[in-house]
Amino acid sequence: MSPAQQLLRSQRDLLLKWTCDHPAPLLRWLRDAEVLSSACYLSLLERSPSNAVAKALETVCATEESSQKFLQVLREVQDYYCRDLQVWVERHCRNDAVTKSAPASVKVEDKKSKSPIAKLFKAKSKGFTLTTDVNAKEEPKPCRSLKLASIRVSISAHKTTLLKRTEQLKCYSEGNREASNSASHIEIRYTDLFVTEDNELVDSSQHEYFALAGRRARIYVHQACQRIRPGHLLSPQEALGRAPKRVKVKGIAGIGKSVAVQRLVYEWAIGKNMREFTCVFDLRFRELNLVDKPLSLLELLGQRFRYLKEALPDLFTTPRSLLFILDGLDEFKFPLDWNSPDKNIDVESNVLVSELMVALIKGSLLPEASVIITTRPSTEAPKRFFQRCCVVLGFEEDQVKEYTTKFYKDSEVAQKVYDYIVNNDNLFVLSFIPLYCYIICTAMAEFFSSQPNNVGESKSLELSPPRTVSEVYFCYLFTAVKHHGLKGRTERSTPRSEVLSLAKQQLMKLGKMAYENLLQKKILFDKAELENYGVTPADVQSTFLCHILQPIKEETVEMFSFFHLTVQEHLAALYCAINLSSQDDIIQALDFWCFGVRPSSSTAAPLQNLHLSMDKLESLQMFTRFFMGMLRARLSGHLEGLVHSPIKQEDSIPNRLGLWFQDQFKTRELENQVALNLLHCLMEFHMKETTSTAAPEITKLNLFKMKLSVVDCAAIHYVLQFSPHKLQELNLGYSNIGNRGLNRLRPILHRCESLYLRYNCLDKQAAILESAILKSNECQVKKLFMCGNNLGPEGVLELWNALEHNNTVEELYLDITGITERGTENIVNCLSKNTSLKTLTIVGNDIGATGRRRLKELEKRRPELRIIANFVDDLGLLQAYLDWVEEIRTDRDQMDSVKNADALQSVLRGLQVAGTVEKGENAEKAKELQKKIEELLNYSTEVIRGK
Ligand SMILES: Nc1ncnc2c1ncn2[C@@H]1O[C@H](COP(=O)(O)OP(=O)(O)OP(=O)(O)O)[C@@H](O)[C@H]1O
Repeated sequence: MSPAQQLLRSQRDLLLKWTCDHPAPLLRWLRDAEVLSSACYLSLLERSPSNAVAKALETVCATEESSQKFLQVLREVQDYYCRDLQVWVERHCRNDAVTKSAPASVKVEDKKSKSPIAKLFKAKSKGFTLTTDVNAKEEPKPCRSLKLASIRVSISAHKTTLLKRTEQLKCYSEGNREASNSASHIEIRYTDLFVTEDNELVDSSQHEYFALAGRRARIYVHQACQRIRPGHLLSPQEALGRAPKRVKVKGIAGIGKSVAVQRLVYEWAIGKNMREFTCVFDLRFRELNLVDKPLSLLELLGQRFRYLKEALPDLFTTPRSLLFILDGLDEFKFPLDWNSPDKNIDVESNVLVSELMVALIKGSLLPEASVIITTRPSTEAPKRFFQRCCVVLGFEEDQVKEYTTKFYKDSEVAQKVYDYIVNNDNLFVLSFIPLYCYIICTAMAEFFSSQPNNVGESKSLELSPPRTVSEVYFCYLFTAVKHHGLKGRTERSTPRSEVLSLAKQQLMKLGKMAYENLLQKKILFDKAELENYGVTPADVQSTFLCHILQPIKEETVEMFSFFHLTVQEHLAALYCAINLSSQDDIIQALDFWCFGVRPSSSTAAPLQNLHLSMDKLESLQMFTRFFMGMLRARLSGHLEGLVHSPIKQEDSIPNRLGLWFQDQFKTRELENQVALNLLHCLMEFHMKETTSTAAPEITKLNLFKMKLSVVDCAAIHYVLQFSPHKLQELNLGYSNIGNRGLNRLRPILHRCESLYLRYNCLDKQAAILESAILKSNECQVKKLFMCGNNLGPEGVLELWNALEHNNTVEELYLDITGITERGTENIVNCLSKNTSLKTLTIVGNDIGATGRRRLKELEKRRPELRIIANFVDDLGLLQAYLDWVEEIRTDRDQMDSVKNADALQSVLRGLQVAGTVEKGENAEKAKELQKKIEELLNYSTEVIRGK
């Protein structure tokens, strides 16, 4: 046997003993050195530590080459392990580079790096010589200065601690069957997130979930390429040419901010990323809440990272090699004063922790150090202090697939669950939020199994796989209660009502707390508050509460929050669905939650002592959807075990609610967001009687600029399919619904008299779909607005074709739709046969001289058809475009949609083509328009560059 192999085999037990406590760095470096394959590495992470090392050793010992590499890797990672191992490495695998350039790397000054500390932590040389003298007795020479060696030891301890803290993703409720097999190691479960620059100027006050959906819809196309990997948060920026020192990462609850920074810390601690930093300090604002006395940064870090205490003063001699990661600014309880003048503080100044944080973030303290903070959109740190602002937008479709594959060990189950998610709009849209993805996968584990007795098992749950958002949550809750909460008290075959009745008391207490505090927008609770509601804090660890309540407890803070805001909203809804037991109560409650009308006569618990201001109504929208879903569950008997008695006149509830919804559409001037929410409520309720009473009242639906997701489109479709007559107007301008959204709406589009689909990221496929609608005998469309969508020549050819046979459309707007000369090929032929069309606008398209000739020909054949092909043709149109440019200037949302369609450039080109008209009012207006567009384009480039 060859020497390295021999050595490893003979020393196997010792190596095992030294590394099995924490094999992560060894295994990861072995994989990166290609000693272990990726698949083998991931499978080792799921084994017990000693088993993993034993298996790794067995694998590497197979050849001399891999044994050699193993020793090389051991040298690289020795600092993570005990002194004995380091001595062993020193004896058996000598580093060529080190032995030749004695005595040690630290003593050789690096020209670039002025800091010996920074240099100390640079990667070690790869070359090494194997010393086969197993019995060699000499101690390694003390080759480092004592001080630096002690820093090195401290940093190694720090890295090991960080690794242990960050290597698992938090799991709240892994089932004890399929899901419990799912791995939660960060390297296995971590899935790439969509992170991009945050160019948003204003923050939305919407429910964060809605704002996210809108945001995603808006930037989907044109920013897809501007992905930032979390590992590159600190990479140099193009515009600045250097690495940003202050970085903000923003995102809604559950979108993955903490996991992203957890991954960063993990990668640094394992020595694979951000190696330019000697030390990374990760602090959570929720821990900092504990610090109630003034203290210095040195003290703070010394308390938090005790093993670094001695090393801190030396580390601070090179601040630029330090990185602070500050997670969860939104959880910080102390007020932050961003505007007070900078105080002259240094790392030893005793100040309030809030002042310390502000100074660190602003850069008045340690300007050379790097700082990354994460926060929810609701808590803002002013952008001016950051050189890079990012927003986390969750997963994309591919990542959802990847996540399910990673979540379930069984690839068949993963595929089934993924297919189910993709085919269900509600789940599909939710799954972009990693936390939801986790909830969905946990809930779905109950329904999809590769076991042959799958059907029987689903039956035993007495639930069918969830379809609506409320159902997903209910499943999640039920899974938590049944499998994790009532340990040993239920069998798999225990009827659902029995399971629920066992958990009833707890659920109602929690529900009350969730609801009453939701009205106050309160999401954090201390021990006393929990006790007030009869919830025992100690139970949070041991019962199913651990899947619902999350102790926000680091070291000694004792605060709790619901696992996610939506879990609070869902439990609140469940509580209300159970405690409202008359039709009147339900109606009064809806009036209150949706429109702020105070209940007059109810004695129901959820309608007592209400404190809610009108500006909080919007934050109840998700909750009202959940309520309707839970009410449905109650009426269908799914909440048996939780309810005492049926609602009075239960049978007529769907009708009564139908009348209530009808009334809202009929008598109120509904804001777009409120109207959309009512549609969602109807969908969650999913009762035919109700929707078919309400839907006929909807004659116009204006969701202009709402940024609709596919699930919003599904809700619009769900409701409008119950309306028997035509819809006067469906305005989805600037809603970015995309082809997928349009497809969901397809069955109702032919009934829309005025159909506004401007700026919706539509393309040729949408034109084909729309053509089919225009061709259908049932078509009632009179006005069709498709401006700003990239239909392209092929798409438009389809539309001309359809118009040949259509006799309903009177106005067609195709400005800026990417029509070229080719797109006019059949226009004369098709439109001269059409009899209904009166107005056609196609400005902002590059149709060439031939295209223009064809239009002239068409005008001759159809004199009654007004064609507007040039801006200068029509003063009204020019003015409309001037107003449009003005509006874009003030509305960032529109700017994004316009960028998607490259609209401003198209208009500019159109104006240049039309530039032949030199004089007159039209020419003047055209020039003004051109100038304003150029200004706008320049301005937007500057904003992106962050000027
Ligand atoms: N990149 C990811 N890969 C796999 N799972 C993830 C990822 N990001 C998040 N998750 C899952 O979603 C959960 C919530 O994520 P995380 O705690 O990072 O959200 P957050 O944005 O920090 O939310 P909050 O503002 O509420 O703290 C995690 O516990 C994890 O299960």
